[in-house]
Amino acid sequence: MTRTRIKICGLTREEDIDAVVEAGADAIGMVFYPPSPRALSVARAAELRKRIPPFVDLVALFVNASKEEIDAVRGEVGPELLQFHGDELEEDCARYGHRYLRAFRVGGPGLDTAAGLLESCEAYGSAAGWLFDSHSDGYGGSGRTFDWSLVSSASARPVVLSGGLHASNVAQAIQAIRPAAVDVSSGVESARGIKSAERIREFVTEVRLADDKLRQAQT
Ligand SMILES: O=C(O)c1ccccc1N[C@@H]1O[C@H](COP(=O)(O)O)[C@@H](O)[C@H]1O
Repeated sequence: MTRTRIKICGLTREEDIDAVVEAGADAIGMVFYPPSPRALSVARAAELRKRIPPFVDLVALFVNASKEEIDAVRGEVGPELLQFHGDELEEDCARYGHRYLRAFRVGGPGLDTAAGLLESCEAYGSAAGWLFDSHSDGYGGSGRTFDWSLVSSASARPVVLSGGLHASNVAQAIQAIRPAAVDVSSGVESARGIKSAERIREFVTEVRLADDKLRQAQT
């Protein structure tokens, strides 16, 4: 098995980027959804981007954003991946020719059974990965988990597990789903939009320990 990749999402400060890089996570998420307490302007994101070293990916998260907004982020911030977390159709996601993650809000309409979820996922065959978050009143970043049994790791696209993960449940989630990657925001914060270096370190440590356990079980 390869190791579980880690994305830490919703960064707003230089020191939080440093903490993520120091902890050894693989990707940093920036939110371009104005109602979110973690939302960034394009100019601020471009400033923060300079702090991210090579080989740590930047993921730009959108919720029903316009082509102009997405093009501005692509041009001025330069993310490696786009993340579509709203009601975007496959053609809305694929039109940029840019690698992207498609988020599914599990438990929402049509996404509350394994069969319904699979059918929705299959409409996004062009995605680099399928990301599973919990359904909530907002579009995401709620800190809530969902019924993991609805997700299968034997998916046609790499599975990114998110929604209410934190240091105390991520090992169990990895054991249950064996996702390609995990994604966390609320679970490593001390306040909305403010990350905790200690919680980030604990989260990354728990992912590494879970991977070690799976590896040992295979030998
Ligand atoms: O982080 C946000 O504010 C956000 C806003 C709108 C859509 C998605 C958002 N974040 C994503 O939500 C999931 C789960 O986050 P959490 O760990 O439960 O807080 C994650 O993929 C974030 O990228």
